Amino acid sequence: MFGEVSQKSTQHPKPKGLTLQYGTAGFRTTAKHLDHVMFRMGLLAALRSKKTKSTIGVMVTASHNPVEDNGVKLIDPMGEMVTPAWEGYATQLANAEQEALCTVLKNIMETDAISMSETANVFVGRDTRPSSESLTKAVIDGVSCLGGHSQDYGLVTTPQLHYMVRCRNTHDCYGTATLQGYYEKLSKAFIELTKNALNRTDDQKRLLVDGANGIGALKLREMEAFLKYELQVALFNDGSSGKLNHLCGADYVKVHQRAPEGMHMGPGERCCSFDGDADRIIYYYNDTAGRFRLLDGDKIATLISMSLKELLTQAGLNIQVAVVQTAYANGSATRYLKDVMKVTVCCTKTGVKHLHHAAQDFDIGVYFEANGHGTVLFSKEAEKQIRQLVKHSNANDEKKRAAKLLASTIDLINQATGDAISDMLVIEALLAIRGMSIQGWDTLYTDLPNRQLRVKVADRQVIDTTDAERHVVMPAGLQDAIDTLVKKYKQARAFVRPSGTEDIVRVYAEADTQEGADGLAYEVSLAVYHLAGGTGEEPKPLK
Ligand SMILES: CC(=O)N[C@H]1[C@@H](OP(=O)(O)O)O[C@H](CO)[C@@H](O)[C@@H]1O
Ligand SMILES: [Mg+2]
Repeated sequence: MFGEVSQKSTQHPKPKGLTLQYGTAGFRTTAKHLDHVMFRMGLLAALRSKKTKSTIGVMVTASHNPVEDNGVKLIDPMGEMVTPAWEGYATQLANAEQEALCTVLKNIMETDAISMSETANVFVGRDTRPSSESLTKAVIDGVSCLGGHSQDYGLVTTPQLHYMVRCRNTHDCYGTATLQGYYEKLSKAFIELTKNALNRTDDQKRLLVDGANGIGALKLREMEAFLKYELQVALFNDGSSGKLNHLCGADYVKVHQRAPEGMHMGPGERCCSFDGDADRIIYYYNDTAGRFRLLDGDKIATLISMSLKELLTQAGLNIQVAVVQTAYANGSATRYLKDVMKVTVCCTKTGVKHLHHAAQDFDIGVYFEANGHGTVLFSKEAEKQIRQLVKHSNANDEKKRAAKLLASTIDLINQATGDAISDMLVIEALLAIRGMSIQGWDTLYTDLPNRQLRVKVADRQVIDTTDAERHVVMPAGLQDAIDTLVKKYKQARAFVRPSGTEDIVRVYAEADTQEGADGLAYEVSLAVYHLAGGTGEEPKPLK
């Protein structure tokens, strides 16, 4: 077996000296440096499968990054991101020089007591990047080297592959592990929900979708027929001519706070953008004065948690709803959730795996990053109570109706991971049932003006943070400097942290006015530059 690994690995050579890290979202870099990484992740996925005696997923994608890049993410048995200890193994394997590869493999097998006599099953999927096809082959090569079986799903969104893995390992209790199964389950739940929205006009059913010229556009097209015109999608940036993620997609819209290119938005029309692998979604519209209005992950979490809470009350169920956010959540959102809606709010480090983990502690955990990546997790007990009430024949009509709506919402949500298609259908259904327009949703609260900046430093690891990344511990003096600056502005908050995906430090600031948020972000950037080893040009004030 090791002989075959040695021999095959020469067909997937590692460029000498190249080191990569399994970051917040797996490996990600220019596609031409990734062939050996893919082969090795095939090996690792086979080991993980033997270890867990379950099917493991490998998704080839670089999400919102440029088309020339690529990347890979490993998926654990319940459809969640791979456990942190194995991220370390992934980094070791990816960086082993050719001659040390088998030793690293043997070490992992010994440390984790992996029996090679176990079978290995790996589900593989890819996005629409031109490099993804050959990189997928390298993954499959790695799996078969260790005697594993691969099932290649071809072109799928990242969350679709997470879903398949979860279905397989729950023996189809969660759903059928096919694209058809995914479309049928979600569309059935969506149609069930929208039946409760009376007299919906075609205008209300209409949604403009920016597919980021990626896989989400392809898969939404496939799904349309299943939705039976209950949703009327006008699809833009469908990949037929534009470049993946170029001037479009959820990341572009959120970062630039601007509509994507190539989308024709009428005033007040409801619009959304997927990112390049369709695991994020952002909503927006132009108001009557022609101003662009963004509804981000915080607003999505607010709509969903508010609706779930109301339905639980109507159903007479005592089930707790909590919202999990990161430090990037807008201060207005956090305040609204805590003070007006009275829901438990908790804050974790950036990165979906942290939010997902924290959300598992609640009966119902709604988690969203401000950038639009998130989902809802239902505890077994919460789901059981809801489904029992649906079956309960004595329940009065209102209670039963609410329980049915909750049950369909559970079916519509992809609990394995954040899923742009599933989240979009949940949002569309909830707005329809509530009879709420996008303007009405937007005015639940008003975002505090905010600004994100990036600072280049020699070594971003000199910054150490605590309290879910809201406070700097090192370098000395930086937190004091931030505290002093924050005091100069009204309703202000600011924090800095090293990015987990790029070689930069991120600065976030919010204040009562845009000028204030811009000024504070700039001043904090300067403090980072001077106290944390800034390189290149000194940050300049924003115009
Ligand atoms: C501020 C921000 O949006 N950060 C993003 C970004 O992480 P950084 O660690 O900030 O680079 O990429 C992550 C992976 O996609 C995503 O989970 C996260 O929300
Ligand atoms: Mg993504």
